[in-house]
Amino acid sequence: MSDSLLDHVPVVPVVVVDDPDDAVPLARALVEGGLPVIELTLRTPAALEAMSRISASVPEILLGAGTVVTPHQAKLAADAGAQFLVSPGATPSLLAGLRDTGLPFLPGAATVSEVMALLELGYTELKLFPAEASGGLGLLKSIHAPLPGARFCPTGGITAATAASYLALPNVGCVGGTWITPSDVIARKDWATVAELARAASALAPSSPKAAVLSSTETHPPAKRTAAAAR
Ligand SMILES: O=C(O)C(=O)C[C@H](O)[C@H](O)COP(=O)(O)O
Repeated sequence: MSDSLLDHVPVVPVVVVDDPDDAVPLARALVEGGLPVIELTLRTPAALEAMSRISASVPEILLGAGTVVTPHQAKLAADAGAQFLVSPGATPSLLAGLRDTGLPFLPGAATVSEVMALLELGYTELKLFPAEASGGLGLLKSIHAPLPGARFCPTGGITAATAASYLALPNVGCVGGTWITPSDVIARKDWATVAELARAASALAPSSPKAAVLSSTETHPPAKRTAAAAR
């Protein structure tokens, strides 16, 4: 398994769970569909319980927590079994809280200056959020020339129809999105459809080999552990 959070799967399913009972069958459906990674958002009261259940029952999935916006949430997610953390943005105190967990994480950025600030701190693998709203493909193409050391998981507004265009960019490792686990599909507990959507997403081409070269030359911040090592 790759040591980069961006290189496990082409599409990271971003999941909102309202009922903790849905967590395990949903995670199993993603694994069955060939996407053994989940970014479970901390947007619902059920999220931490869902995370604990997945951690206990679906060890074959790489379990991430999304929407981590406070240091306290970072700790709660780590305690619930998260193996990586994702934040929509990055503040100094949040970055400290993320680092304190010892887990790998993707800090969010949406502008050139935000990306530069994170690069200065040694973070080279970032979430671009909100991807479509902040400039999407055009922004990523423009950023690549001046900031070739930054690699992204663009998330926010990406669909099954647009994911491949993102994945073709040299500074994109994977994309994130909710389209693999639509709320209506979860509500009717239609795990076969989740597996089918995951299968289609897992078949998307990974990012170009050039991206792997970029990542091999990046500087790793001391606290940045690999996803593989965290398992
Ligand atoms: O809050 C966060 O930390 C997030 O992760 C936000 C999600 O990335 C987007 O909400 C993705 O949602 P879609 O645009 O439906 O794919």
